[in-house]
Amino acid sequence: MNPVAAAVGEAAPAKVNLYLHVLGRRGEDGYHLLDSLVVFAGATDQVEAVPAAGRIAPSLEVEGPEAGALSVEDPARNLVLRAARALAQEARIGAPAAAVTLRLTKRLPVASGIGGGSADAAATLRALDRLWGLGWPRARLEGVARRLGADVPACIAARPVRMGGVGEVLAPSPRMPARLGLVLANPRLPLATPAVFGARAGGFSAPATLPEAGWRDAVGLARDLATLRNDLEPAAIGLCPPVAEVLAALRALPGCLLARMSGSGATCFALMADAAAAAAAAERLPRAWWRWGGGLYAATA
Ligand SMILES: C[C@](O)(CO)[C@H](O)COP(=O)(O)OP(=O)(O)OC[C@H]1O[C@@H](n2ccc(N)nc2=O)[C@H](O)[C@@H]1O
Ligand SMILES: Nc1ncnc2c1ncn2[C@@H]1O[C@H](COP(=O)(O)OP(=O)(O)OP(=O)(O)O)[C@@H](O)[C@H]1O
Repeated sequence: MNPVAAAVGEAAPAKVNLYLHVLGRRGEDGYHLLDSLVVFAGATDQVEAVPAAGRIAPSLEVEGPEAGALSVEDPARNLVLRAARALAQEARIGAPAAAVTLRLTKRLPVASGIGGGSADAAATLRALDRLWGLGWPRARLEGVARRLGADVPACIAARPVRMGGVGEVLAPSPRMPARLGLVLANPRLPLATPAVFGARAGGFSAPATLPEAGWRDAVGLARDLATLRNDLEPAAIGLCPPVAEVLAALRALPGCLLARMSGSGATCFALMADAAAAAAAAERLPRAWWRWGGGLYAATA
């Protein structure tokens, strides 16, 4: 595969955990063993990689409505730069090719349970794989992704996936309904993932049993999901009580089939019959919240 001379852009869609069961803990580091069905929403960040002559290392520019939340942090810790450095090292890319400007348009709320940082890291790996002409198979990119965070491997394909292990074991998802709407809502309060895992009380869950053939419509999917849980929801509500208000508001939306928290929160989602119903419903939520309505992300490759 030949390197691309011009800029390369990749969308970084929000991850939604339709259910999240905590099965146990891994001995070596205490990470939690999970079973989760993950889908990606049409709500996205965007990463653009542009060759930057005259420099020697990747650099980062952040813009967009949610950029402010990242401005307080050291840019070197940003998952976009960490992903670029990890791939350059693994692929033995040095100057001048490694000198790229990475432009991140941040639209997804930070530390909100929809894996924005993980999606940005995965989008960066995909963009640089193309820009540098690597043409790596997905499994090889997932190997680099694993070192960046538990959610990053699932974000490489950005397609519905069943997540196991501590996040790195990926199995095909049963078929999703052709029409499905998602409303996402966040009370604009960040929740740190380690704090939520730390506050979790109670025992462990069993893995879910899912229909192999998948679901024909959103109603059938919601019916099956209603028998499952997000095991982190009680701990997140304890740390951030407004999560319960967000869930109540989603459940009160006309057409809501199921409402639940995603990941470690505080973002919650509602399932709707289709994208148009979800987009209309999101408008009814409080303006002070971050809110979005639409369908699943459609990966192109
Ligand atoms: C809860 C989920 O959002 C479900 O999709 C993810 O598993 C979290 O993924 P993530 O944010 O990429 O997580 P990481 O950045 O790897 O880990 C943050 C922290 O969360 C805790 N953590 C994370 C994943 C996992 N399977 N078990 C854990 O206990 C650990 O304390 C870890 O230090
Ligand atoms: N590009 C980035 N976007 C968001 N957060 C980033 C980024 N780079 C580094 N971070 C750090 O990662 C932390 C988690 O961010 P993120 O938005 O991915 O959380 P999350 O949505 O709770 O993730 P998850 O659902 O995977 O637990 C932030 O608090 C921030 O310190």
